[in-house]
Amino acid sequence: MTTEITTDVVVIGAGPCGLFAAFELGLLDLKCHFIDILDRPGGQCAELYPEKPIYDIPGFPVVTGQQLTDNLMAQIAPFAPEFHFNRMINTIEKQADGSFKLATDADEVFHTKVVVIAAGGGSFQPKRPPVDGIEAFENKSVFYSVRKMDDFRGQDVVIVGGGDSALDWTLNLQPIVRSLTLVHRRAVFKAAPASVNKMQELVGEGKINFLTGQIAKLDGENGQINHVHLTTDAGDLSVPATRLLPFFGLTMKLGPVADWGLELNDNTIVVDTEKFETSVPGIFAIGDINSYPGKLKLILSGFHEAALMAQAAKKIVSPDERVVFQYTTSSTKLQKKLGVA
Ligand SMILES: Cc1cc2nc3c(=O)[nH]c(=O)nc-3n(C[C@H](O)[C@H](O)[C@H](O)COP(=O)(O)OP(=O)(O)OC[C@H]3O[C@@H](n4cnc5c(N)ncnc54)[C@H](O)[C@@H]3O)c2cc1C
Repeated sequence: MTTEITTDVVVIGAGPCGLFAAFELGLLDLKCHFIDILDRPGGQCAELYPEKPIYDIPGFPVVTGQQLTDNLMAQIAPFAPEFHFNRMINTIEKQADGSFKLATDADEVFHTKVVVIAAGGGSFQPKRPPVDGIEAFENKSVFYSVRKMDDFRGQDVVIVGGGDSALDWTLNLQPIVRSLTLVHRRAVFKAAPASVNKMQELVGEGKINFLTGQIAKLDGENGQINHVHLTTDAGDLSVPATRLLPFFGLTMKLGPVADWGLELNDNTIVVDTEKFETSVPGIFAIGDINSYPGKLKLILSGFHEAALMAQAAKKIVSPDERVVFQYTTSSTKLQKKLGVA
């Protein structure tokens, strides 16, 4: 059944620039919903370099990608933005009254007056393992992310990879599956050491299997796998499997954004430098995804763009309301939300 959601602003992309936009929009009393194809906030900071230090966020001599994400989440919490993860916007349609109707691939429809595209380098798309015929099983028994844990309950699951996603899902799914085999090409992992230790404990207790090797072939029919053939250190093996989760990393692609009829410049969206509005009034673009003379792909540039965009968005959502510019220290609304007034 389609879920219908009405809001002031839909922000596509919960990277650092999108997240900060929720603060600037919240200050102006605008309610926002986030859509992100990933399963967590933080965009590149959380996905590509959670532990790398960043040195050019004003006021923080050093902060890691994950700390910045956590701080932004804490900063926007008083405005209670809503997050819809593991989703992609498929279509955006402008309505006769100037508002927008957005449809996601998770059967939701958003009705909103303003759209903010904060999609960074585009959507992170999973890298497909080099296995002949794997496409025939995708989204039926081969998945590149876990959207609903229940789809894995009671299943024979094979997870392939050695990063955080592979290890996190090994630990999270183990209690509900019938069997779980983790496969990685070597016994050295990129994932957090605590997760690796926990996984090794589960192997020691006989609750999961771990094999060093690579997927060679899939058996099954009508989209349903029944065996995964592996080339392992111990020779060729065939593991019974009803679900396969390969975590081979992500690549960035502009994706459906390219088809929304916006003026583009070399895979980025052209905006003005006053409001950061695109060629379609009411659709804004901030952060790495936009393009204007002198653009710097830095987090702090996206923060600035978010502040100016929010002022323009307010005029669209509440055209008759007079907005008085205020510092955060004199915003009584903010003080109340923070519980300090
Ligand atoms: C290794 C590395 C180091 C860096 N170091 C620094 C640094 O020190 N200082 C600095 O300022 N910058 C640094 N950067 C750049 C910085 O990370 C980016 O400028 C910043 O992440 C841009 O933020 P953003 O919110 O615009 O986009 P992103 O962080 O890219 O987030 C975009 C979000 O949009 C989502 N998305 C995309 N398309 C869709 C769609 N169609 N539907 C739903 N969701 C979608 C993505 O999943 C993602 O979560 C670094 C980048 C890298 C790779």
